Amino acid sequence: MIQFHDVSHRYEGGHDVLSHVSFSVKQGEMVFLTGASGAGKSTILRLVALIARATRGQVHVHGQTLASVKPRHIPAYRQRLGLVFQDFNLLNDRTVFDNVALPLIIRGHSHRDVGRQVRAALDQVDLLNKEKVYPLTLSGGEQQRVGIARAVVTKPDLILADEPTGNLDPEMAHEVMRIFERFNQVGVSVLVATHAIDLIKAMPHRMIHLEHGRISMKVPLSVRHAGDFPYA
Ligand SMILES: Nc1ncnc2c1ncn2[C@@H]1O[C@H](COP(=O)(O)OP(=O)(O)OP(=O)(O)O)[C@@H](O)[C@H]1O
Repeated sequence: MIQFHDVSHRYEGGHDVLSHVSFSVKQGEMVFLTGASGAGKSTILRLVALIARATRGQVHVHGQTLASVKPRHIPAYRQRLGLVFQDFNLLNDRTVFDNVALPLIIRGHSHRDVGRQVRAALDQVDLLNKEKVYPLTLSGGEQQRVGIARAVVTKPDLILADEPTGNLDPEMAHEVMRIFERFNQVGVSVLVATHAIDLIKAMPHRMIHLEHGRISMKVPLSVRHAGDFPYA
């Protein structure tokens, strides 16, 4: 699903913020990207989403070499991705329904199709009863679930989430991670950048740990299951 081969990245005028990074995420896998602030987690997600392009090395997603995706084809490329952000990025003057509908409306779906798919997405995040309300009347966890519904309404096969629980209390954060797991259980690949070690340490998913733009450790599932967790 995702392959990084010896990838380095440098923002204009800066130093390397990723250095010789290689890893892969298999189709149907859920993987956590961990590391301190500034370690390069968001940069990896930006490279996958083609918000930025790797300075060196190769990134492949869905078997496609991203360096060869032309700018005019980026919107089509992103159709298979669902993006979830720390600060939800909701339009607060639009209802929950309208927020979730937006990606479908942009893609020109019919009115009937929009209604059906938005309700299906809201159902998947347990917010079917909130379609008429405005985001600011919801709890943080509910707002993030609206953000997830918006990300999955187009049925992506890969979800990229950047610190999705960063603004949530532990209970809501747990609920949000559970929702990602639910999508993963039906075959969606999920890559989550997170600081929330306490939250994820009991979860049975692979973890890739970054330090100063380099992978310092890939924690295999066997270790996670054994409870021998190096960052606890
Ligand atoms: N647009 C940009 N221009 C220049 N430097 C940037 C840009 N975006 C990020 N950086 C730098 O790249 C490095 C890695 O940032 P990145 O956001 O990928 O880290 P992160 O691990 O996601 O951090 P956080 O957990 O704080 O979000 C940091 O030193 C950051 O200052």
